[in-house]
Amino acid sequence: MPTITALEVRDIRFPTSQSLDGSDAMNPDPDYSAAYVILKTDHPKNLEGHGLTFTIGRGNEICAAAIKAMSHLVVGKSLESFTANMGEFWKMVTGDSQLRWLGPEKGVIHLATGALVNAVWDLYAKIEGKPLWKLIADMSPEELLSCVDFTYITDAITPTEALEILKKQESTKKERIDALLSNGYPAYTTSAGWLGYSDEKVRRLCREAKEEGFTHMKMKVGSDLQDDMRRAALIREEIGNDLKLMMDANQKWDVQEAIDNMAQLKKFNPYWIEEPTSPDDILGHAKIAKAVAPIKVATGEHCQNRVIFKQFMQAGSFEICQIDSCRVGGVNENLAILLMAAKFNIPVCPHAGGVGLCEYVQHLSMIDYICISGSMEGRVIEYVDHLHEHFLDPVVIKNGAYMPPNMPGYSIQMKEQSLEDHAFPSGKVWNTLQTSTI
Ligand SMILES: C[C@H](O)[C@@H](O)[C@@H](O)[C@H](O)C(=O)O
Ligand SMILES: [Mg+2]
Repeated sequence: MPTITALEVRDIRFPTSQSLDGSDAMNPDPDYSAAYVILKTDHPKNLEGHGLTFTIGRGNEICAAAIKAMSHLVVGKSLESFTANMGEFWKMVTGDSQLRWLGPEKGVIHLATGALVNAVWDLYAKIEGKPLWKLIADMSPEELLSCVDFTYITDAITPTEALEILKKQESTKKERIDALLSNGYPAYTTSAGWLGYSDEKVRRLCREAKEEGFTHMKMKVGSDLQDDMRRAALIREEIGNDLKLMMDANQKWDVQEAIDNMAQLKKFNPYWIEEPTSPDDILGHAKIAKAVAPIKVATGEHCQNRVIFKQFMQAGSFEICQIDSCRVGGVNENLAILLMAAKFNIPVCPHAGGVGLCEYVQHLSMIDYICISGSMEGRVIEYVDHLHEHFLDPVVIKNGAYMPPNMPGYSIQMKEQSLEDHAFPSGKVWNTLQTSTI
């Protein structure tokens, strides 16, 4: 196995605020961005590990600097010293005696951890010649268990309980891999529902999504209640009553406001309300969940680590767990969250509204299905139809389902030309934009 010889960081930004792709009530003008890391190696084929963490523009340079500050944790070390015990590797990365003060395990430093940890997994999967989902699916229950750091979660799940969950799925893994290869993993689309889109565009995208076979769709709420009601009515007009409609408030409301607004919006039969309030308000979410039932509460894209996820589960604060591939510390921490969700019997529907997030999270849901929960019931992966053309191994959606990737790695490597053109602020795309606005 190779040694990591250098770590390169790029600040990559896409001017999506121009078309309002990705816009919501809290984030009206996102520029989908990536703090992007490349791990160079001495491998004879020059194999590299790629990883990114997602931001929405300004501040991406801070994430990039945080990744750079972690260089000493991986540069000069052999990949084998990590893969021998991935749980220990993760503990080492999050446990740096000085960097830890910046978190611990939250905020910018944890976003950086997500990028770095995922880059190591990407390299590992490339060396093994497998897509990440298959690398992990091929692990024995004991091997998978050893990737997880159980620090702070043993009051919710012990390693022995986790091993039992994994062993229960072991003998039937092959059946589920075959099912995935034939039918894929169901997706829902958010692309039709961005807040900044015109009514005509929303109507057209709703029709297209229905034709493409999607059975679930998500719209943004949380701006102005009357406007939310108007848009919900027009979306229902287009998609009918059979399709499931999810709503996402992106943290806009106070607790009582969320309860009151959902009492109005319930006439459009929403399947879930996502991020109704602050992502840190575990008890507030529990109160909302009780009040809005049977509408489900979903959250997770801004949950900072496994400890917060644990408390959401313990307090009955959500019915849908939305893991994010790089908000928490990458693959290892997501395995911990998936195991807890399986124990608490909570379906995981990953967050993917960003650049590269669809490419990433498909692997995590597939691992969940094959090795952990063993079920797709009540589970859908988010899909947004933006920026896939920049990736070497872009997602493939067929009949509203993600088809399992087959290229070695974590599907997150961007094309060299895309990295060059979208480098901020010197890349061609940003130069052209600046010239055109002067
Ligand atoms: C700013 C972003 O596009 C968010 O709106 C997006 O991640 C969203 O919350 C989602 O659930 O996809
Ligand atoms: Mg959301």
